[in-house]
Amino acid sequence: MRIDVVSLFPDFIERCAGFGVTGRARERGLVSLHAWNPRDYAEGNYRKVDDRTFGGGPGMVMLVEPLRRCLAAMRRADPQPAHVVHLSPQGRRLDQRKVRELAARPRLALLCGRYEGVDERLVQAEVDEELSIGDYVLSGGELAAAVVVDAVARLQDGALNDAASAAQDSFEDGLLDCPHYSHPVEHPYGTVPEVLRSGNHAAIARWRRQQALGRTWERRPDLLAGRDLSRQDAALLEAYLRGRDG
Ligand SMILES: Nc1nonc1C(=O)NC1CCNCC1
Repeated sequence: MRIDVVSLFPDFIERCAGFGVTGRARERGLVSLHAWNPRDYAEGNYRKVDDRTFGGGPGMVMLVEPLRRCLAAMRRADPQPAHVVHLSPQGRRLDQRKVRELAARPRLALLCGRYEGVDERLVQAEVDEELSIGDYVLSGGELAAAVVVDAVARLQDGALNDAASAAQDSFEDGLLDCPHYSHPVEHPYGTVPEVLRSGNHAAIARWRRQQALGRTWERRPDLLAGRDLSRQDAALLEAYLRGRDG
């Protein structure tokens, strides 16, 4: 998978994507990352990439022409068409379903805005979709792009040492993850649940599913809204809630 990132701070993503699973995915050739700086395509001595917004008001807007030239150079660099994503609070909220969809694409181009944002004409002419990582305002789209790079890189075949791990991640089946424990069994903070030490894999799977259902019900009921639980899941959740409420 190729990922191009258009950003006024190209080394930002380069650094963020150099650690852990994402760094390993790049070392293994599963993901290639290419940064493009619109300032390299701006004119004049000051290589101007932003200007005041028409209609008045605070803040600056990223100019359409340096971005157009930058995206044209990015497209010329590889014959594989790029799916262009603009990271913006005006975008659809990123979720694991969307991450899986993006991870299946051969090439992504992530457009990172700064200032008040990008000239709308560039968005309309060049952007395939806008995505938001949450309802808050960042200083730039780079952190959002780094989130996308991390989330899609770890889904590339071979990125995780244990391929099954991605399948058990939070949200992989629309639920929150179950709790996890390791050594020591006994600790002043508590004891590892006995079922996890039982060696009974069916019981362990049942317990983990029940914990995922219960935690989702308690913390993110929106993920269960409108979802038809199987008879088994409904029974597990009911038992979880009974046990919680005594
Ligand atoms: N939330 C966000 N999810 O994606 N991008 C987000 C964001 O806040 N972008 C900034 C918005 C203000 N202009 C600079 C970029």
